[in-house]
Amino acid sequence: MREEQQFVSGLYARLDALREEAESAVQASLAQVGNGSQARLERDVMVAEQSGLLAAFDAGENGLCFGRLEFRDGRDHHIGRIGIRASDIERTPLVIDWRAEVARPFYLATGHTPMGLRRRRHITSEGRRVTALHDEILDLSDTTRTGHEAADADEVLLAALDSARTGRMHDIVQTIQAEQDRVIRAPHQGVLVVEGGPGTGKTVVALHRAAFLLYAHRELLAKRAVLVVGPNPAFLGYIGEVLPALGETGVLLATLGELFPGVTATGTDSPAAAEVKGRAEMADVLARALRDRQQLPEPGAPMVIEHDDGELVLDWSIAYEARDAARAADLPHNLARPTFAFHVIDALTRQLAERIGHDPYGGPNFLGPDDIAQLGKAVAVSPEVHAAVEELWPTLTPERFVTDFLAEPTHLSDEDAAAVRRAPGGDWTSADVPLLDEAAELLGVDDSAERARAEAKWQREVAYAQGVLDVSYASRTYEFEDKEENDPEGAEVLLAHDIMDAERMAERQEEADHRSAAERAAADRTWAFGHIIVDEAQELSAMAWRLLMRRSPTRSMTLVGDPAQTAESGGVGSWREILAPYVEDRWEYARLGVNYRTPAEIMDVAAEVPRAAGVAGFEPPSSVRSTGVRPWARRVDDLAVAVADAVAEEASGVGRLAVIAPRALHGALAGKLPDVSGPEGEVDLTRRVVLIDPRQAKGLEFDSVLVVEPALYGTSDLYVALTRATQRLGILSSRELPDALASLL
Ligand SMILES: Nc1ncnc2c1ncn2[C@@H]1O[C@H](COP(=O)(O)OP(=O)(O)OP(=O)(O)O)[C@@H](O)[C@H]1O
Repeated sequence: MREEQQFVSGLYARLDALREEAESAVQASLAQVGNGSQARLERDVMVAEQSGLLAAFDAGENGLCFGRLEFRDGRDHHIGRIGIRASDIERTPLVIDWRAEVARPFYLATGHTPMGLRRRRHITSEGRRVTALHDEILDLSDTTRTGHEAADADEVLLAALDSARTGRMHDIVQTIQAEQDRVIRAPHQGVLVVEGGPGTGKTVVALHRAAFLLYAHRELLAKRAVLVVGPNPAFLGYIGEVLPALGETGVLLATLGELFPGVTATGTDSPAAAEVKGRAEMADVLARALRDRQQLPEPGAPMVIEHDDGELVLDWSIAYEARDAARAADLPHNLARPTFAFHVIDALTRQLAERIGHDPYGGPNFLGPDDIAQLGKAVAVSPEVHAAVEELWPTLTPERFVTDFLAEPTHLSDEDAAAVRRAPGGDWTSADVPLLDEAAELLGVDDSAERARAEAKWQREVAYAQGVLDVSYASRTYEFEDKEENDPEGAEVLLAHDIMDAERMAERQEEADHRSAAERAAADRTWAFGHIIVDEAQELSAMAWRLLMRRSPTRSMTLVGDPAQTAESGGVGSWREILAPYVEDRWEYARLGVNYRTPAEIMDVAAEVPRAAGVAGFEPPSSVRSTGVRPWARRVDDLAVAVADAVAEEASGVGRLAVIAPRALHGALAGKLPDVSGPEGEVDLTRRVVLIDPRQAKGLEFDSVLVVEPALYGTSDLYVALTRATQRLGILSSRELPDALASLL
């Protein structure tokens, strides 16, 4: 213990020194007043480099070093949250990043396959103080004993699973299990589907995979960012601290409703509306609705346009030909509009020229090409002509178009149209966001001038950044050990050039724009992410998948979900169905089978629900632990009073409690519960007691859970609600209990 404490203290001293170095480097460079370009270059290099380091140093503050590997061949490595090197000339690695290949036996080695290990040690600490060691001997011929040999190999894991919850998800670097490690480090670059029952670690594993990918492909992903899509804002808040705790900040967390910049989805759809809006054929419906917006005057009822040089008659055939030409260009609606306008203007100009230059005696037209050009210019700038073009081929924004469509839904059956119909001015919903995105694709944005300007600016930035890199070449190093092919131990020092190319540097340099790639991605609908992780992927509709696939042209994605927990009526049935249109059958599948959250006593009860409902292919995960505490159920008359009593009883214990109840009951329940977070405003998961509905409970967990009036839930909602507890589960009902739960009474 003393030896490890000494080592860990030395490590923190080094961390402090590195942090101080980075901070004073930033301070010193910011204070530089030199205005020569050389000084500016150096300052910018310094600030850009050091800010990434500082985020990682902060991450290292808690549980910096949590493991040690002693190999049979004498190698001996400490494993940590980040890699750190000594200040000596060789820059000896002191602690190895958990993501480095050399750290892998920490997660995978077993007595059966020791991977060269003699001994594996888990180091537990509080702050900077080492509090416990657990050793496992993997080489049976090794007779040395330290006195820290663990009786149970899973002691550290079980302690982590048993600990009281804080309302925030924590990282699991110290206790990643072998089946999870294989998912986290899966070499597959394309679509990886991870399926597993409740509590199997799908979410936490996906987040660690993001951290791993950011490590393994740092250059690409720092530039293109990683997107994590989760089901609701409370869930994103719940998982939001995991990646920063791993030193990674280049990640955008968003719900689907947040993926159309400029639109905030605050409304909710009826299940029927969400289902219709999510169907794949909506893409076609919108395309047809848009064609309807490309109109013609009625035959025989032309538009008559007042013009200085005489009346212009825009009739059916002029518009028809112009529309044909514009559609033939095969461009999005707004980008095809100039073609339509050009053809209309051209035809009206010819009409005018024929009238003005007409020779009553049948000779050739009096007007020469210059006169006609003159006439054409006047027609082209006429506000009346523009108004007519706008009427026939309107410039549309996605918001305008979708609002109009929802006000008067076309190309849908009467029943479907009635489900989605909404008066203009209503709130946007999450199911509208994929429609808006589809509309944006169909409409296109005429941003050619904007793009040309941006490109010119970009070229200047890249040239500048190249200069910065030339100055910094070989003069600065990253302190981390990092993965390097020619160094299996990951002991190569990384040069500025290796981690930052001119383009990425330029991205960082955009003076007015100090945002990270993730921040810029959030504001850009057409951003192509380096990798996308989708949690609760089973909930997404076909239209939502279209949106996500547009954000991932490389199809580098990790999708996690559990079909048995599908709640949304728009959710797509099978992975094959979801993925076939985009990657055919080129995707990998992994399954997690152990439940780390819910004790066996609770899981046994919860599994009865899908089983009784005959959910096809249902296979419950097996719980890794049992607590000896059986779930209970009570039939009560006054629900609100019974809930308040049960909360008072439960809340005296440690940890956090959730009351999961149908929304309609929230008003009545909240009146009797003191200081509960939920019914109004944001759900604050760090409160002792939280009142939520089954949908909000998705993906979350609590020490203790009270499920209220389960008879009112659908199968998957009830299954989700029953699998949220890490310790205790109680059920309160004023009605007959669903059959699957009746035995609890
Ligand atoms: N290897 C591990 N070590 C420690 N804790 C773990 C491990 N794996 C999972 N857990 C814990 O188990 C709990 C469940 O994990 P997570 O929420 O990722 O599961 P899930 O599969 O997404 O569940 P659900 O589908 O029910 O939302 C979390 O508290 C997580 O930290």
